[in-house]
Amino acid sequence: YAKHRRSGFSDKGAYDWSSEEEEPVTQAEPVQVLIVKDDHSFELDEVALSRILLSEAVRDREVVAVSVAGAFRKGKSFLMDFMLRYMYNQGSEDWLGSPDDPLTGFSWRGGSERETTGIQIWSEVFLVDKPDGTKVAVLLMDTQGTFDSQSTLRDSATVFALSTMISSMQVYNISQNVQEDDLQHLQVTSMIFLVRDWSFPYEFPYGQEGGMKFLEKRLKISENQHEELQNVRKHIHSCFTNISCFLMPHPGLKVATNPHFDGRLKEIDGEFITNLKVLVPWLLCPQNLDVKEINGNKITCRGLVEYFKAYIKIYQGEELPHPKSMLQATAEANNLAAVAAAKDLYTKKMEQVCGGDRPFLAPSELQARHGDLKDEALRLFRSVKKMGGEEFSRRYLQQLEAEIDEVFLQYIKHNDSKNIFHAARTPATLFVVIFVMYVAAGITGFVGVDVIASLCNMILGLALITLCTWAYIRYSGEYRELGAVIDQVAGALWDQVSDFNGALYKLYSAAANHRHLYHHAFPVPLTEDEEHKAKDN
Ligand SMILES: Nc1nc2c(ncn2[C@@H]2O[C@H](COP(=O)(O)OP(=O)(O)OP(=O)(O)O)[C@@H](O)[C@H]2O)c(=O)[nH]1
Ligand SMILES: [Mg+2]
Repeated sequence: YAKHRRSGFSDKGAYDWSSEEEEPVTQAEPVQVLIVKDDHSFELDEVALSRILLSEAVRDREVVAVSVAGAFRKGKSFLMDFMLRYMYNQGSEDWLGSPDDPLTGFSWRGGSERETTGIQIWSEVFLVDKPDGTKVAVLLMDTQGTFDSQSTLRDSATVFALSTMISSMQVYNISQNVQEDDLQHLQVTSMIFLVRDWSFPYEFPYGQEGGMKFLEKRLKISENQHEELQNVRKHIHSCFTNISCFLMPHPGLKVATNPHFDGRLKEIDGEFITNLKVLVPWLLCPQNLDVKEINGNKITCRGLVEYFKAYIKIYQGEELPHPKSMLQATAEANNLAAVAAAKDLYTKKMEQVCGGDRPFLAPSELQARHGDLKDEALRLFRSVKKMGGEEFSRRYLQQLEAEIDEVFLQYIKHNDSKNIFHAARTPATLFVVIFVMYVAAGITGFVGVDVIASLCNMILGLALITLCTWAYIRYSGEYRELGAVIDQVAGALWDQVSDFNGALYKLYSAAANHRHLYHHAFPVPLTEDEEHKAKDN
């Protein structure tokens, strides 16, 4: 994957021309979504993020976001690639693959210089059936190592905090032991401490059970501990819904020191592979995949995009974020995600009513369906649990209404364009003009008022020429501005004639206005008022 085609296109279409003897190019690749720039500012690649998380197949699925974070150069990307292998071979006994396959996926390498920067996500989101029958989307995230020589402490903390908040499972990759600074670093989901190169299996055995016992000991609060150390421990317990620990053996000297090692299994210590076979399924097996929850709401891929955007915004400031702004960002993302979901519901259903090649719908019917669906969308928005309170979310409710109305205008135009009489309006008007002038010229000529008769004939001629010109423009597609002018004039003429319609409309708007005034004069409790407003629109 990544190794040989870092600069490749990700679109399949772009590859169609590639010659057949080339090995088939795997489409999936790591995608940089968070970029740490030289001036230590952060940038979110929203386009890339949206391309992955808003694709049709996954955007409405609840998301399990798995992230690996921790100090730099400690085999995070390496482990991630084994997780990829597991995801690609779901349910297979020998998901680890053959002993001679180089390890590919997220780019990893030996040496002392850092490799991964910012946050990268795997372009393929995996759909997994959980035992309870739900289908969830699994997103794998690789992150920049902390404490490398090129980034500031703030960079490291930001990447770590961001990935922790975005993920539903954070694998905290630590080397050899859990030290005090590992715990303090967490003052900022489920958290899994993954201890690499564990060298005391005689104290606590490799794996999850040993890890748990070890961690318990580490997180125990004892009387004679300094207050600060005690606080860190209390804080950790309150931050994460569940915490576990896994002790991983050293992968062997070839892995750690051979510059030509390319990740093939046969060069990795057996003990490491045995534990890998326990660790990866333990992390990723369907029953252990926990959907990302914020404020008790399960988050979909679409929601996750909003959280990404909201969280990154607060980290773009100079200071490290204050917990309050963190909360605010969560509330904002909460609301924005609800707006996006409600708007999507509306467009989807409207699409079925009058989108694409659906036949023309009577404007009044369209208006009625719009009203119903808008109500439904607003109801959905209200029903989603949101943080920030009623007042806060009213702003987003208004935004939703405005967005829906905007979409509705598009649908009206689209629907109108499907009315053949709409297209026939100009020629019909011109025909009527020609006919009326013809009759008028005949009558006035007969009576003997020649001046008027020739005037009528002249208008008739003009209308005829206009009609021919219009037909030519429509047929050839040239001189479209002139065509638009003709359409406008004919339309104005048509509107003059169809005064009946106009009178109806005036009556309707007067009634609507009256209702509006009525509600002003006799205010009803807020929620009902909102309902009415929605209906009025
Ligand atoms: N000692 C040790 N080395 C490992 C282990 N797993 C992988 N490595 C080696 O560690 C080196 C770094 O691997 P990467 O996966 O690129 O490390 P990383 O943590 O992603 O590094 P950055 O992206 O720079 O933060 C490689 O040479 C791996 O072969 C392990 O469990 N123990
Ligand atoms: Mg890496």
